[in-house]
Amino acid sequence: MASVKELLKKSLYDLRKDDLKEFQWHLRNDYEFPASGLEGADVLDTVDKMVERETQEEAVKITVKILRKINQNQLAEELEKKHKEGKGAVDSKAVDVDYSEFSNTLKKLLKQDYERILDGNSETSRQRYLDDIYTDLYIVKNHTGGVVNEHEVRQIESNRTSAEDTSVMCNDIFKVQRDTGRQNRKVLTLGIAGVGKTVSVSKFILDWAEGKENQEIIFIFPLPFRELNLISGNRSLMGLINKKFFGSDKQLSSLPKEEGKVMFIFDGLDECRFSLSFENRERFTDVTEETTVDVIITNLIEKNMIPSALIWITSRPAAAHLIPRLHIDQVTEIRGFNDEQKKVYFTRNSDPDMSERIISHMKRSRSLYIMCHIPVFCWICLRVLQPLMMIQENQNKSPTTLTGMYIYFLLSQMKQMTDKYSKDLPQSFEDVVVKLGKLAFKQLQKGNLIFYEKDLKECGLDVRDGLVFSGLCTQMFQTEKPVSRRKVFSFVHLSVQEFLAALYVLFIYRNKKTNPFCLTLGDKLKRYFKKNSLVDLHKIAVENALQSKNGHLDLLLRFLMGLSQESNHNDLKDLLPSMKIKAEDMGQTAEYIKQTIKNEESSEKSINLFHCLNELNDDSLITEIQKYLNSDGLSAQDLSSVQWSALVFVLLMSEETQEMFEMQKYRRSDEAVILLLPVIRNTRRAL
Ligand SMILES: Nc1ncnc2c1ncn2[C@@H]1O[C@H](COP(=O)(O)OP(=O)(O)OP(=O)(O)O)[C@@H](O)[C@H]1O
Repeated sequence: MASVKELLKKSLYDLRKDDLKEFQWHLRNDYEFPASGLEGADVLDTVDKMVERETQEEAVKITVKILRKINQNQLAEELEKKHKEGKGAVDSKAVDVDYSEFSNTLKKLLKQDYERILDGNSETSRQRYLDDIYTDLYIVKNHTGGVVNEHEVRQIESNRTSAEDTSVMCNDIFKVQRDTGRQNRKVLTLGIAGVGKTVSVSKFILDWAEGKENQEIIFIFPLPFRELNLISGNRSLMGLINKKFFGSDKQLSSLPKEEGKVMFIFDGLDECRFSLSFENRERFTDVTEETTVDVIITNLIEKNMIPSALIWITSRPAAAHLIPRLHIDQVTEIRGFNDEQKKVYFTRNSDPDMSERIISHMKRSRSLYIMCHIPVFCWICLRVLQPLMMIQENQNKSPTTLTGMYIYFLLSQMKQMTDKYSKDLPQSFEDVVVKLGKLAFKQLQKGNLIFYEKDLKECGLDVRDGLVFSGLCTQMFQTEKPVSRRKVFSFVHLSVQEFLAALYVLFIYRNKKTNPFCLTLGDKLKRYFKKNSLVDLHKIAVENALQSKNGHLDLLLRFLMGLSQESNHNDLKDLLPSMKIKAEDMGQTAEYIKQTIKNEESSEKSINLFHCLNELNDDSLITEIQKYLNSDGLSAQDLSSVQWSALVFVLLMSEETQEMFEMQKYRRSDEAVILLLPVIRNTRRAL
């Protein structure tokens, strides 16, 4: 095999005299080679100078680049090819490299990093051992893998267990699959906010690091998008790996080439703040050459770089489209806890008696029980219900609506914070909550779920307040060895962002009698001259929510209705003092919603509007349809469109229907099947 010097010599000998001169000119001007060293230099001198000053690898790269610049493309290609062949020969000799020392170092580091997690994503919550809290999740192989253009909570309500799902255990995702006999190489795991993607990835890593599972993998490199976002400038893949996992003492110089020995885990694609472009991009294969992070990630996913590697990407559904399906072998979906797993979760995190009481309380309000599919919501319920239920007389005070649950959560955070920081608080809790509400609302409108320091500042929040009030808004990224020191923030769960956003909308209305939804100049002028009533505010909020394609304002709307209820204001006196709510206003809003349901074609949107009526304590439509159901004389031909929507809502909220749905009871027509689709999707057995 020819040495690098030989290869360079051969390439430069093929240049004409003028070309050699131009080559040297580029060395001086583009790469700052001293002019004195190159004066009168022939081919051999030039090669010597280059190898003296640069590493062999660099000398080849520079030569290739200059040859291209002076239009000697063929020579450049030959040199690149021969150099790669040479490197390949060296690498293949290195197949037997002993990686065990590096692998053990990595396992030790990852065990330390992953054995404990911040339960509930919050800095005020305790660091807990992952193995103590971990409860199995229901994960299914999802063959559609399509873009889910729907609000996340709505998805969980209409997307539960169905007979055709094939479930898979988290640790088995990369093993040979029983149903296909094939091993997955590139997996995309989808799941709504707080459903347990990061926890699943952490469990996989911990079990590997502790030698329990997937031991045929030599290296697992977790590279969350949250951290990748913070890297500016160019890096090589090996540089990145060494900096993050091995430090400067001993550097890993190559990676195993055999199939499935190296794994990269990219958690949180939805948080990716750089663009990933998979089309018309040059192949990039060199793990030692520096480039931008997006080029490294796309080339790993496209298998141009380390084609034998296993790749695991996790994402909230709305960002799934960022990776073309042709690059993914298997899409899986974390559906959260099934009913059995909910029980296990509450028992593990409280005691059997408390768990029993919490579950029976939740079951009384179907919508809350459904939300418990989401582990982070279970965590919120535990924070709220456990202290309340410890005291007998409080039992009846426990919240039964979604809004009520979040109000208690907010109050429990307020109590914790004032107990902890009573003297040092730079401003009142109420002030900070309103500023957090502004941040929540502004970012929700833009569809942003993670924010930077500048976003906080724009809403008048000092970063230190963010930390103080981290029970609501948390600094998410603070690893021991940050690649960069830029801080990233998010709310503990998307629903907390939506709740605070709704609170902010009401706060603005109370203070200025305007609504913050208006954005255009015309709207602003109108709102300057016209003071809105509460009913106007509700109408605008309903309109905005209905216009959203992915339902990103649905939960905000539900909370807004709940927060507008006078009964909830006792608990919010400090935040919304002297807010007068008239019963007739609320009645008008309920009527407006009922009218809107009549004209609404989308069943998902109607279902959300029924949830809003529920928050307003208006169950007239539901009672009406229940009378029909009980009378046994349900002839579906007679149902109006509103009644159909009410029927779908009632069936969705029913525990029996979740187990089995007797469709023939209603109507055997194509139209009925379409109308009942959300119910059919939601049941284990449709007859
Ligand atoms: N399997 C589990 N067992 C016990 N608790 C869990 C589990 N999964 C999640 N949780 C709880 O829910 C919280 C949020 O989970 P996680 O961070 O994994 O969600 P995520 O799907 O990554 O959400 P996001 O999209 O918002 O990043 C955890 O901090 C933990 O309290």
